[in-house]
Amino acid sequence: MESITRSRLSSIAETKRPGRDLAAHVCLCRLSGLEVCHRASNTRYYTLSWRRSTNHFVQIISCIDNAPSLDISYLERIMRLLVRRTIFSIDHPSDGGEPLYGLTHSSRWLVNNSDDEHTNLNALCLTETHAYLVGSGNFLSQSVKEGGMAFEKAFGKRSVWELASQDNRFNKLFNDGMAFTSRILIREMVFGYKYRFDCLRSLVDVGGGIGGMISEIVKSYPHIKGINFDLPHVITTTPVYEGVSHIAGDMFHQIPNVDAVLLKWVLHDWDDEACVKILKNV
Ligand SMILES: C[S@@+](CC[C@H](N)C(=O)[O-])C[C@H]1O[C@@H](n2cnc3c(N)ncnc32)[C@H](O)[C@@H]1O
Repeated sequence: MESITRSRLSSIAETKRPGRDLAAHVCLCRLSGLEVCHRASNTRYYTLSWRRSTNHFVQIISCIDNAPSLDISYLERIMRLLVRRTIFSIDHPSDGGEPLYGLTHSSRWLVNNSDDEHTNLNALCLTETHAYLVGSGNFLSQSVKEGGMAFEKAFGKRSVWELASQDNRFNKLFNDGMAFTSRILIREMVFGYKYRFDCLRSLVDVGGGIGGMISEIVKSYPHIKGINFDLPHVITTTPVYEGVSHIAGDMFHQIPNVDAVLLKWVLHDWDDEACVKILKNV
């Protein structure tokens, strides 16, 4: 993946914006069960079937579960949509062979970066459209008519964090989605916010997930003692990062006492009353 400049950051934001591109990204990810993305880093072209099998091609069909029973005409229709939405480019060989599909600016963000496989947007796309995140929409009218939270009606739990604590697969997808995206953004922020980090000796990332963000800050500013603070089910899955300690806890009860507190993509999840409670603990 190319190095990231400011203008590319706005393209990232563009890619993340819900809408037609996101829908098509998700289509690609779900279609391939992520395998296309995983296998694609060094590949220039994709084909639908097995006819042109060489190292330079990824056969999309071979990445899909139950491929033998798959109706390729439906796959072609999906690819037509993805080409139209500029998720793939298409090249029709002059020998009349089957079309070759290539990655575009948008789909490259879904592919593992060979330099750093933990910077891409595919886990985020799958998270944002996971049934747990969109499912409560079907219960909005019931919620208005009867009162009560649509989320609770849909899943019998009060928050997505409760669901994550009981579903390891979703927990990993969600945490990866946050961390891989944060890592892309924080590299720019570390650069732009330079002199502010210089004067800190310790910093806690509250609701920091698996620590993707604080680890990048500490990497650039090794004099900072970094703490990644999150719920127990998240902290049990965290990788080891040099200079970062992981602490499990509940921000509504207590937050570690350090020079500065980072809250990124956290307060938007809560109403005003809850935010006041969190900020009182800072
Ligand atoms: C939207 S994610 C943001 C993750 C991370 N800050 C980032 O930007 O990549 C919100 C995070 O808040 C954490 N969280 C939710 N409730 C919490 C609580 N009561 N105490 C600590 N962390 C909590 C979640 O587990 C999750 O990791």
